[in-house]
Amino acid sequence: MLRRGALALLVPLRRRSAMATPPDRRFVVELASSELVHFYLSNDDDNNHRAPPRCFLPRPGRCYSFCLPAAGSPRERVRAARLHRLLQRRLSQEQPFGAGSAALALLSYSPSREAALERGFLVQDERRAPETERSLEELLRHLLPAPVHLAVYEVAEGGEVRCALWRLDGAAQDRQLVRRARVVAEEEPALHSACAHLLEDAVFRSRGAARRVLEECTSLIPEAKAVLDLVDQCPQHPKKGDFPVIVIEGLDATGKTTLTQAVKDSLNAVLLRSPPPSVSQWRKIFDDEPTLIRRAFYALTNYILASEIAKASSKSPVIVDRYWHSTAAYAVATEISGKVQNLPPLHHEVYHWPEDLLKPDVVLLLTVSPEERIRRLKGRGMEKTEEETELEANTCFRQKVEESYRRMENPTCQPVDASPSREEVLKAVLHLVKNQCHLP
Ligand SMILES: Nc1ncnc2c1ncn2[C@@H]1O[C@H](COP(=O)(O)OP(=O)(O)O)[C@@H](O)[C@H]1O
Ligand SMILES: Nc1ccn([C@H]2C[C@H](O)[C@@H](COP(=O)(O)OP(=O)(O)O)O2)c(=O)n1
Repeated sequence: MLRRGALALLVPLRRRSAMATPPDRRFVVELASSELVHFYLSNDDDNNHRAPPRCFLPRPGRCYSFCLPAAGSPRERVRAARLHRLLQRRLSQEQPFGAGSAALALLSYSPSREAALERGFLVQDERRAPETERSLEELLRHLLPAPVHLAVYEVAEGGEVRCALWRLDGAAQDRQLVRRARVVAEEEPALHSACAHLLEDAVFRSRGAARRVLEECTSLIPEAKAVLDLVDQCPQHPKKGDFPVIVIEGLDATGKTTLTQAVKDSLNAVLLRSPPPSVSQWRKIFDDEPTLIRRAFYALTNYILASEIAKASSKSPVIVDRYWHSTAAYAVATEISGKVQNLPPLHHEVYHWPEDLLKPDVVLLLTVSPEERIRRLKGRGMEKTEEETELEANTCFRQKVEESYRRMENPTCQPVDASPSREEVLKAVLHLVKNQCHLP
């Protein structure tokens, strides 16, 4: 594995084995079941008795892993994120490695946080086919800057997992064995390894932070310039008017569109939605981009919406379909792999409202049971049959979005049971709004 990670392992390791301290780089891979497997590479002379990780290796197959170089500046991060997405597509959609192969997300991190987080992939090859290794090498030599480190894993006799780390240099066929190691299980860190990087990569807590990312995209995505132009026309600190601003949040199909329309009619309010129509034409383009760029886009659309909220709330109540909490909750839920337990803890900064964004008066979170939500999705024409694993992954994702919403602070998202009839949900919401806001 893994470029800088591998070097970090290698050089200090020779010294370390004498001192018997563990190597610093750790790896975590997300299995199709959403479970995370943590492991590291241990030298044979490291006198530890750790077991191999719960197996990510298909037997009698082989696995391969590699990481992209860590990125620092916004420019490097934009380029690395696009390269990662390109690799992801080549590895999963185009299926260059045929049946029996799968590409899983891999993170390489340092428990002491001394080294940067690196993102990569672990390719499982059930068939142990020589062409898998050849195609993978070719792909990496073609797309990644040399030298690339490729780790090859196999189960040895006695159930040990062994890894050979290869260094691929620029020229085709040129590869050198860097080291052989035992692969051993690592305990799960208290905090998911991606948590420390959420504020740089996914949850932008100021207009400037999101802006810097889109600025680096203008030569790659012309629409980024158009979004920036719109943001720049908005005042830096728009002021809310005297009328209440009510935001409705919730997962897809919880009834936001239905409810916001009804509240609008009942309160004679202005209905706004996020992203606003002025940018929604570009949504498809940004949805197709990697997290870093996609989340920066959504973050900025909230600032455009804020200036519309400011204007409208000086004349009438405003009801808003999704706002900042959606941006943050979806970003956290997509970045934190595995189960809901892996989310950043309560009061983590990702759950705080950005200081420079206009705050609403009330935020309500519509919740329905998973069964009712599926019923509503089907009513809207969702496919009836889904792969079991997809459903499971969806369940995890849904739980993470909803739990992130529930952890939001200042303003919090107040849950509202949206399972009853449309009329009853509207009545409950109007009751809450009337209790909490001054309605002229
Ligand atoms: N309280 C409710 N009871 C039953 N069905 C509802 C209720 N609210 C919404 N629906 C239906 O559920 C589906 C999803 O609602 P929608 O308002 O489009 O959700 P969202 O905007 O959150 O995606 C629609 O078919 C809608 O008619
Ligand atoms: N303010 C917003 C609004 C939406 N998003 C993102 C979050 C999700 O990826 C999608 C959800 O949008 P979707 O079209 O499913 O919304 P609806 O439930 O149909 O109203 O948009 C966001 O990040 N920030």
